[in-house]
Amino acid sequence: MTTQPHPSRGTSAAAPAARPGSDSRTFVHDSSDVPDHLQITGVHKSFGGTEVLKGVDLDVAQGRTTAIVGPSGSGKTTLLRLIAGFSAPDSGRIALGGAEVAGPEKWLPAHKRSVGYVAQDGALFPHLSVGANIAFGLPLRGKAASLRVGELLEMVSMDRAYAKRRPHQLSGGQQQRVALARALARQPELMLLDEPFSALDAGLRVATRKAVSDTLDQAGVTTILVTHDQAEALSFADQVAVMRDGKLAQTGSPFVVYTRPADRATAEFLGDAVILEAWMEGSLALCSLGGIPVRRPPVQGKVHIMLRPEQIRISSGGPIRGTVVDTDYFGPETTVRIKLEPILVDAEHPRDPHQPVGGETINIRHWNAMLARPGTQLSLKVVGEGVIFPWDE
Ligand SMILES: Nc1ncnc2c1ncn2[C@@H]1O[C@H](COP(=O)(O)OP(=O)(O)OP(=O)(O)O)[C@@H](O)[C@H]1O
Repeated sequence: MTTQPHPSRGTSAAAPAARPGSDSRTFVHDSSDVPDHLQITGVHKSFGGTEVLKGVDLDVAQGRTTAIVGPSGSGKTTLLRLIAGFSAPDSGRIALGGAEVAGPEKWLPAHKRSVGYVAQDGALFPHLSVGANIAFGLPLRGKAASLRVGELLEMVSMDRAYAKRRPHQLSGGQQQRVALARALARQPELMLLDEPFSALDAGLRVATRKAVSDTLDQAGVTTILVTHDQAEALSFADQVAVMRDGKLAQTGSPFVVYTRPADRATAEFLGDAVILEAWMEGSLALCSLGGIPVRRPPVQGKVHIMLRPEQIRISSGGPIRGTVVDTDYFGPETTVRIKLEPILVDAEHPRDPHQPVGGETINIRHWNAMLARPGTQLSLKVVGEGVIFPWDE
């Protein structure tokens, strides 16, 4: 069994059709018309009696990008290594392009799968030039190899002249791009990226991510990115799979997992969330922010409602009142902490004793720090729908 991660030596494969326009990454995306490239069914994996993967199911469509995101230790890298073929699942199945590569009676090691792997640190060979790193494992030699190396460098937005340098003469972002070029050299059908941007500083990280994303887009390679950075997952992928405690808590488009998280932990992991006590009646949730519409509420009565901070706007004449407690200034935006007024009691309709009283303090964001000095009375309005979670979740 292969134990060290290294790029696949799989045979060349015809590049799949280019993926649709990049706006598909931002908005709700329907992959039902695209065949699955990777299918993972009921995968379990334990180390020394500790179950790390507890039954993972995941389908990845041909030519699309999936981000597996989750807290440290949730099992993301373990899953990626099973897909790569660096280790075998205890049970369950993994199929690539419809052919089983891991199952009860079958297991193909990494070098027999058409899979590229880019590790966190790029893992370039330090004693080889950039060109030799990229050409490593290429079936080409001499001029043909250097031409191909040049093409691959250009593919990752680097000048051909970099081929002569050693890895230590490159920036972290350039090293990651070379690692990607090396992985792309074998024309893998599936590219696995294990936190490849995490060692880069903020500016370089965004630029490198964009370059890598564009390169993979153009090559039409099915891609899986492992990250613990939820913003990276939401911006990079067509599909986000949220891993928690060895299971996928939710899988969907970035828009769906962010705006309609399946549970409270997923909501809080994927971004800032305003979570309030609420009383669900029909399709309206009554809370300190008024009556918030909820689509297809699964329960009635006492619940928690979740809104994203950007859904709550400061608006003169808005129906909700609150008082600024304090603020945190971040430059382009300010976090404003606001104490809401308690829920108004309708004198004619006595309230249910379980109904919440409201009056919580929430955090919202605003661009104008001057507007929100402590003690200022504000009017607020809510846009869009809320998501509810059972009271005891
Ligand atoms: N080879 C191994 N032997 C024993 N335990 C392991 C092995 N590989 C992973 N684990 C354990 O499995 C759990 C999940 O690890 P994994 O690296 O998959 O998590 P992760 O979600 O990728 O975390 P991180 O974001 O910190 O990289 C951890 O508790 C880890 O210690």
